[in-house]
Amino acid sequence: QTKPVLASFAPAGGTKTIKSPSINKPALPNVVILATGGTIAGAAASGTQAGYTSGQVTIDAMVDAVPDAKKLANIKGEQISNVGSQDMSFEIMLKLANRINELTKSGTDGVVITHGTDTMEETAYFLNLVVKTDKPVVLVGSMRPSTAMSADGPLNLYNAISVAADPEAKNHGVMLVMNDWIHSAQSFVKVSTTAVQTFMSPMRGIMGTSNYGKNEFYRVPHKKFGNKSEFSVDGVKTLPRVDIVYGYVDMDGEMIDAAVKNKAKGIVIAGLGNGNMTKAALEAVKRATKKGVVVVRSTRVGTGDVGRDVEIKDAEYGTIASHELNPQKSRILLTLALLKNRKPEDLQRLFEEY
Ligand SMILES: NC(=O)C[C@H](N)C(=O)O
Repeated sequence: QTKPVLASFAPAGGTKTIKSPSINKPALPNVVILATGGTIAGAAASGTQAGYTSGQVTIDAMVDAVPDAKKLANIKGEQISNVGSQDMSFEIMLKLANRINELTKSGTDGVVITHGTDTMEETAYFLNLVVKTDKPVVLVGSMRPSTAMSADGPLNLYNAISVAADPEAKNHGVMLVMNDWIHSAQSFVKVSTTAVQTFMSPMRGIMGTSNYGKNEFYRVPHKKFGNKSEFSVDGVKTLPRVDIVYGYVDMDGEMIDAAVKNKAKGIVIAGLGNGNMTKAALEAVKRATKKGVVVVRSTRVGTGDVGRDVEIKDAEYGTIASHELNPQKSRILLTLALLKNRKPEDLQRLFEEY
């Protein structure tokens, strides 16, 4: 295992929870940090090393690196997992959702989740659909490990705590705070493999800014979330299988047939342009929907709305149009939607409302 030499966050200790010295100050809001891992908790052997190991730094050490955060809130930390977010799973997401629902029903005023950036979109959107609170729930990560030159984690964490502690942040659904920007879980996407400015909300714009803990909000999320969401993971232990199949020139239907054979209950196509695909792929889609597998047409294009019946007649193929949701967020919505038996009209409605 690598040993950090240049620690923005102190290296990993063994403790699982932290105590804030200001825990008894009644004037400060109570914020709980749920740590899951990611680069924000990563460490490398040197400050200029691109390769590093995620999940080396505990939540205690991360909070110790931003002592000023204790002036913003009474902070408690819990280690939910310590994985690179490429290994994020529905099991961990369910654990997070249940814990947030518990915490926000009691004395917690806001929740911060430290998370890797690779699958931040999926966890944020999942939580946005299933947490039942109007209190701020804020995801945060970093692009540089704690040992890097100009590590971005500590300030991101400070800003995230400030948003979670901010009464103005209520009723904004699940948020992402990174690089001074406050995004809605509905609209942000990861756009760069390595740049610090990796998250954008290209269709709707950001919801606000957080500048050294001073927050400004410009807008609220445009679709349903939280208390208004019809989704719930109460008592849910497993989720149905939904696969994503990528579209390309000369695509045949074999990957779609394979997904059906592997018992996928749903398939999201990362289609061409406005959710298009080859004739061969469309025939495979028809075979899938005839067997009761739900097929959603999304797009491999970075922005835009996949509309119903634009070039493909959805009723003919039994498909659902994803509208603004990219393939990975479409997969999250479809996975939750398939917890219930639903008619195509109802599934299409969900892609309009969420
Ligand atoms: N910047 C990051 O957090 C990337 C890392 N692979 C993760 O998602 O955990």
